[in-house]
Amino acid sequence: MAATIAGVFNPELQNLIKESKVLLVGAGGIGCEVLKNLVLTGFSELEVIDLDTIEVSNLNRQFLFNKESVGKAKSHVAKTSVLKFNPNVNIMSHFGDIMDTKYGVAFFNKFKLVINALDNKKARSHVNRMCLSCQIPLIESGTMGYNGQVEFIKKGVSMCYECNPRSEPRTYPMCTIRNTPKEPIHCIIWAKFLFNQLFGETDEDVSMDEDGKIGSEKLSARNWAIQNNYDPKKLFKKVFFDDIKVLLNLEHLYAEKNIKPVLLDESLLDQEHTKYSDVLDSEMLTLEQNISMFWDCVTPIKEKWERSANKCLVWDKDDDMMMNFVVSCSNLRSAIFNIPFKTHFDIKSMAGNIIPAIATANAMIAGQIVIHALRILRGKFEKCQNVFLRSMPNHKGGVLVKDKCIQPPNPKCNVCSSKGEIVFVTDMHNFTVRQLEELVLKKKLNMVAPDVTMLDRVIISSDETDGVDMYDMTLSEAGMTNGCSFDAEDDHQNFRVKIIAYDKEKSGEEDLDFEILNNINDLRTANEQNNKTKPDENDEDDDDDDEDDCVIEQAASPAGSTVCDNNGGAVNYVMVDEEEIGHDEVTEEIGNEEEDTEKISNEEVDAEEISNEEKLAIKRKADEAIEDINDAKKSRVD
Ligand SMILES: Nc1ncnc2c1ncn2[C@@H]1O[C@H](COP(=O)(O)OP(=O)(O)OP(=O)(O)O)[C@@H](O)[C@H]1O
Ligand SMILES: [Zn+2]
Repeated sequence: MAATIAGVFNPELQNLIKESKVLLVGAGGIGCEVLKNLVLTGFSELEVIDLDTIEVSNLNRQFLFNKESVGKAKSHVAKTSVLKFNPNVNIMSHFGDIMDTKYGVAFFNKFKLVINALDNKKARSHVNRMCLSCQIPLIESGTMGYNGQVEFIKKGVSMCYECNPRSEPRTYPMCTIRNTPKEPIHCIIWAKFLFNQLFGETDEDVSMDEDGKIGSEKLSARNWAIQNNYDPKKLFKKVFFDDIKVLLNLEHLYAEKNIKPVLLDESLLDQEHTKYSDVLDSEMLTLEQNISMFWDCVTPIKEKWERSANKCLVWDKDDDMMMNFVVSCSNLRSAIFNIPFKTHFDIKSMAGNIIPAIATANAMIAGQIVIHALRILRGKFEKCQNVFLRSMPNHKGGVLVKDKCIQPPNPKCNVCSSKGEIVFVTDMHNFTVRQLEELVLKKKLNMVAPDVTMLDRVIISSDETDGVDMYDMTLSEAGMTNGCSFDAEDDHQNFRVKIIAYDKEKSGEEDLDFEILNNINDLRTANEQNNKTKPDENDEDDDDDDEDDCVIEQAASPAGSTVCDNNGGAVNYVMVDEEEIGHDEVTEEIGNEEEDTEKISNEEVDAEEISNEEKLAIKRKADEAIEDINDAKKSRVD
């Protein structure tokens, strides 16, 4: 362990590494790498928490787990694996949800540092609030394909996780993809998964056996297809009839859900070939046309697969047959689960946005996390600038860039500034107290157990024994009037905010419509601007404001959907759209010469001096660096 070897770190840091208690939240892709790095660095007082168990699809990049670990708690197995590197480390593993009230202030206060290796905004926001409340430094991280970032968060020193609005990430749990799809995207992800099972790198079959377990002795889908010579009609029967019958036997899956597969009509197994070549990509195929498309594409893909090196195809949206496979399979699955079909055009754009999760990106981000951790232990907060991992090398050939300086807290932030006041605009005669709790306080403001009081009157209570039940009332029935203010707080998160509510007429079809603003002037300004803009003066800037463009879709990986990445690493699918760009600070590339692993033992090294004659060149480089960071931030992961 590095910290036990004299001379690697100075003695003071050596001790800090050994003695500082660190909490790692999440033992998935990044978390496993971080835990391994922490232990190898010499950290000896660790706690790790994860709420999940290990899936087969995690094994390609979560190297602390193996086949025998499937079904076991991630945190416990991660602990057992790293103890093999160093049995003298004190690790406590928790199999639980970090948002659970048992992990309150007393729990967080034990730690010198918290590291987030999570995959969802809600848990990230929650840990952000806990760390702000306990004044504990937090390292926040994320990856998306080849991109990623590490952010340093400390109350009063840096931006917090919620200083800038983040787009809503959507996650797709594995069981949804496998058993209970509700949206076309679930079926599209599943179709890509099926492609990989049949033709991709994986020979792992993770579909369920009759007991609803991952079958190890069962014939894999790949082997089944080989034995049946990839006969399109037999494959069609197996995937869209026989497998669905197996699913239907698993009553418990559908007992409480308003969703159940319905078997297609058996007569479709023998239908005549239905012509689809004249259907435009923007037009919808019929069920029969989708079936014919499936039958037609399997054999050409199989022939390509046979010719391929190592018998491994990588799905490519620009390959017509591969695209037809995903179009037909996703629509056929949609038919079974009563989900609307999508056109070839739509499916291409959705499937093309599913990008792989890459082990090497996780490893690089985990390395940066530990370097930040060392800086934090030394109190060198000013050196913990946000770091971005780019998908393309920049002009210097580097893929890691960092902000020039720490981003200061946003004084308007509801979470970390003292302001703590927001404006909430809705149709108070229709919006209910339940919607206030679910959509505004929990979903939008990320509270876990909110309480609402207005003039000492309790409207919402997190304590059921209080007997407050106004959920079905509209806000106006609950006594709220235009311009009234009320307090919303979450004791557990030590987070409170004053909400000033304004009434507005129902604006459209959508009766759940509401807005959250920093102050009422924002609404006035927006309204004035809207009024000024004539419809036909719709300039490009207006289009850029469309929030939907900024949504990041992060998919739970379709089980076992492995393909090869360029680095030879195994990857899983994640879906990404464009992300909004944050601030525009000049950034620096992180090169070996700039990294401070050496500086850590040699203590301070001043920033580079810039000579006069270099100024012009530096300005040019700064411009290039701005471009770099803007590129990197475009792919920032929430
Ligand atoms: N509220 C939470 N409390 C504790 N752990 C959480 C919480 N929310 C998410 N996690 C954990 O954070 C980890 C994030 O890791 P990662 O992004 O690699 O996801 P994954 O589920 O392992 O992989 P994938 O989603 O790609 O299959 C997961 O192991 C997940 O269980
Ligand atoms: Zn903030």
